[in-house]
Amino acid sequence: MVSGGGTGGHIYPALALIERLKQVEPDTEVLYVGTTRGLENKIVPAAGLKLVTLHTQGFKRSLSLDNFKTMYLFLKSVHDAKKIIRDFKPDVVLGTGGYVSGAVLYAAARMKIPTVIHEQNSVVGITNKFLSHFVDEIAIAFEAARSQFPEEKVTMTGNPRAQQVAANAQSTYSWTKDGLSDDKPTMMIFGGSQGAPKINSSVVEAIPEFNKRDYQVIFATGQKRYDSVKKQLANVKIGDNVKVVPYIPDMPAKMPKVDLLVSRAGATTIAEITALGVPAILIPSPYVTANHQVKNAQALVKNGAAAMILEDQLDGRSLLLQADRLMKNKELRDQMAANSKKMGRPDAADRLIKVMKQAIADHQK
Ligand SMILES: CC(=O)N[C@H]1[C@@H](OP(=O)(O)OP(=O)(O)OC[C@H]2O[C@@H](n3ccc(=O)[nH]c3=O)[C@H](O)[C@@H]2O)O[C@H](CO)[C@@H](O)[C@@H]1O
Repeated sequence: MVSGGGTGGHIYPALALIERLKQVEPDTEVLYVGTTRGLENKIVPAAGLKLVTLHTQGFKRSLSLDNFKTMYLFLKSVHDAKKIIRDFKPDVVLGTGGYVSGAVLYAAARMKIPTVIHEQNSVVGITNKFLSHFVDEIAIAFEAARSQFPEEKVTMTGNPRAQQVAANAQSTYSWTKDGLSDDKPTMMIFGGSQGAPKINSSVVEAIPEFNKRDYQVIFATGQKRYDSVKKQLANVKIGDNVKVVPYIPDMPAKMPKVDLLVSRAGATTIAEITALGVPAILIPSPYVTANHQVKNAQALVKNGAAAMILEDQLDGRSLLLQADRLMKNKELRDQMAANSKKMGRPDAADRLIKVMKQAIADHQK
């Protein structure tokens, strides 16, 4: 049983793990437990997997009446999760973050079922911090996360999504499917799995200049933000070398064909670009716990694998300046790509499977 939800950063690692597990152990049966509202409602069924949902919500950091509702929903979810577990009878339960995995993994641990959590970030999320006291094994993707957990449970695996995209590195995807060309260098832009308003407005500002470049741009606004971007673009001409879409669902096919990525510095995106060696301009989200995306981005900048623009310095002009600097210099991009690849962990899914087997073995002792 696998549970992780809310945002793509928690869901794609889970799906990548499942895909690999089914390759090495084809008889494996998988049930995915998500929330009623998260992105998993779209992504998980699209991957051909069975999804059951629980109704959960996050705790507010300040004291609020809403927290009583959250507590009630959590206890109800634990109760419902126990029933799902009794019916499905998993050999092991994996949690990849998000509130829903809190309820599912807590329920599984209380029922003495082998449990593993995967933490994608350098700064540990609130759900995984809570769960770390109950689960058997903890897999991490950044060394910095180790000391934030009970150390005897921790194994470095990397992020399984890295293995999935690395396995697809020889992708034969053609940009003509998007109305673009296979002969031009390609810059891809997205603001995390849900889009980011400041990145979107900066791209809108830069589009009249992008139209004139000899490189091409594929830009995902985020599903929810597409209509607002379309409005902002009402009086802007969009050139043949620019494609604006709400979301890119087939990232493992497209990412190997990208010459420069402009994105947030979410943990899963970073795992992907370092697995493939994709040069990047990272614009960390300032709205995340302990400013962890800046730390994620700095690790790449320090190794010469990426450039960084801080959100308060981002506008159409600064974006264009950095984009031009890198898109016009293939040698520099190649160097960044090589530096990036050195940081990748292309066997992360196999390592995580090993940890899950370890959790099962621990229980058989
Ligand atoms: C606002 C927030 O809390 N963000 C967190 C969230 O990020 P969030 O989920 O936004 O970002 P991540 O970089 O971790 O993951 C994004 C994923 O979505 C994919 N993608 C994106 C756009 C698109 O059009 N198509 C597509 O497939 C990317 O390839 C990647 O696999 O979880 C991450 C991992 O815990 C954290 O580091 C982030 O801080």
